[in-house]
Amino acid sequence: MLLRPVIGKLQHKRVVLASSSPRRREILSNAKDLRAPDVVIGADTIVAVGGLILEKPVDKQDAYRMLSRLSGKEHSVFTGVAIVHCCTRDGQLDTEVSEFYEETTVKFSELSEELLWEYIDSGEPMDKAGGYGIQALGGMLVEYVRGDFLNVVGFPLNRFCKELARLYHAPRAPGTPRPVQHDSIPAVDTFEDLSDGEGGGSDPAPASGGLQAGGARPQAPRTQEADLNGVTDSQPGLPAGLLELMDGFKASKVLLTACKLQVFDVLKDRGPLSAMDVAREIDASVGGTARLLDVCAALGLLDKSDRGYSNTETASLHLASDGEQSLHGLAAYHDGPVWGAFTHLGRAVREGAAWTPEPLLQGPHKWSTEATLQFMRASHGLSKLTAQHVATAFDLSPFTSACHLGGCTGALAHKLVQEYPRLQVTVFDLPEVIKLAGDFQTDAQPSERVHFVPGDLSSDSLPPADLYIFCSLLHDWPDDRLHGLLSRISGSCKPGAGLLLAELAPAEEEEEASGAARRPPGLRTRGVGRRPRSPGQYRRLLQRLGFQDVQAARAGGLLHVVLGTRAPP
Ligand SMILES: O=c1[nH]cc([C@@H]2O[C@H](COP(=O)(O)OP(=O)(O)OP(=O)(O)O)[C@@H](O)[C@H]2O)c(=O)[nH]1
Repeated sequence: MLLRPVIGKLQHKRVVLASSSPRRREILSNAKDLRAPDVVIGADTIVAVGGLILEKPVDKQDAYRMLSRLSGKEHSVFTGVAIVHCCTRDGQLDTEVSEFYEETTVKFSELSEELLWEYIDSGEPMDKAGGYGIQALGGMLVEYVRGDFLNVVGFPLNRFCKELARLYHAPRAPGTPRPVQHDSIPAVDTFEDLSDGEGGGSDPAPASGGLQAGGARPQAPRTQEADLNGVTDSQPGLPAGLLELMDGFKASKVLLTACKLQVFDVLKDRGPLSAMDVAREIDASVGGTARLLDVCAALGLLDKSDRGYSNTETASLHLASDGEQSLHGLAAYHDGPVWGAFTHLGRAVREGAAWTPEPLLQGPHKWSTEATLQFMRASHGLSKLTAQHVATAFDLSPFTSACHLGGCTGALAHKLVQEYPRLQVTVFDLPEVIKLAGDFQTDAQPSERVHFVPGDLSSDSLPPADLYIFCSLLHDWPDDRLHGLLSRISGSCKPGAGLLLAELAPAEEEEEASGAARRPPGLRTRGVGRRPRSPGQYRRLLQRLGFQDVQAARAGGLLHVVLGTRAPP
């Protein structure tokens, strides 16, 4: 009963026993049904006596030589086991290997020549390590056994189950030795969750996510855990979630650095390339490049094969610097000002300064042109990615004029006029932003219905419009500041005018939508500012400020959109 939860972890997996040993098949098939491979198990048994290693005898003379060496003495039997977890990522087979060995001591009686030859003539020694089978006639030669009997027979089942328990149950802390070693993959958590979704404990810490949503999932500390022998460990679980949070910046820095070095540009449309080719293109050392590429592959950003490295689809789409959906500008912004701000976070906390280096939070006129451009590139990439979702979350065709407050480069404004032929959109932003917005316009955009107006949201009067829009701006504003701004907007809205908020959805909403497991509260990795507000919170706020018919919709998984109509006073 106690074994079932552990061995049951293999139950729905295709397991290959990489061994011709009928004994191993028997030992394991008592525990599970072996079919074809999510997991490959290999084992090898040897006997060691007086510095000699004995494998299987090649003939009767060899068996005699072995058995006479063992006669009257103690020897060790070692079985080494490798558990190989296989998974397919982007069409490539990826493996993780866990290895261990078990030693058992066996003492033989003094064996007479006659007994020896009789035993050899039985034929039993020939396919057995050390020339004897302890589970059959060979058992008669043995005075005592110290350790696991099944280890001598060829498979240390007890230790194997403990290993499975460790792999599938124990919460693993990053930075501590991982139970599973990567085959030629650096020590970055990459493997997809091995959980089969059954109850019975958590699996090894999941991947830090590759690009697939989810990322590192901190786990709640467990308080009790029954081991294979039913012994309850009353020690508190390790704070794996905390340790993952401490470690998480390394993965971010790898992604940002690979972007900065244009790795994804080099590999776009040209992969697979060797590390040497990439190193030449980015003007970097071969060793350093190989290491970076390996970690990118481990993070799921690149694919690695015998022919070299190539971009995943996501990397080509979002991490190369060109392309409609590129987030290269956002990566550069995080690698530059945001990284810098967080490096000096302690000082910002002591001095009460803003954590994020956004122009609006810092106040106008404080940024250099290059810094403002860097911010705008980041905002532009994200806006282009979400614009279609935001523009179509609701039917906005009844409105004829809109004002995107903090509209930056006008990416959403252009999408809106493309979607709604009657709509005129004003982009309202700080003068230094508006001055540079022209750099982001392309000929392909129908810009005659998009107008740029400079101003400060917090002090200047707002351009007239029958729909006001905020997008990815307010989620980490403090309540008092948000209420102040929205009540000012409410005051300047005519009855029937709309207010549309497209803001970051709380992480758990996204998890619920994707069916992912819930994180313990207080350990959320999305955003480090204020926790994003739920649509319900925005709805109540808008209703309090005089908006009616408030509706909410999701936009592309990342944002939720709330639309309200100003009620008559
Ligand atoms: O008391 C016993 N000692 C050993 C055995 C059997 O001996 C062999 C050990 O050989 P090996 O580890 O090389 O395994 P193979 O049978 O060759 O299979 P592979 O395909 O894995 O190489 C093993 O079969 C033990 O079960 C025994 O039965 N009793």
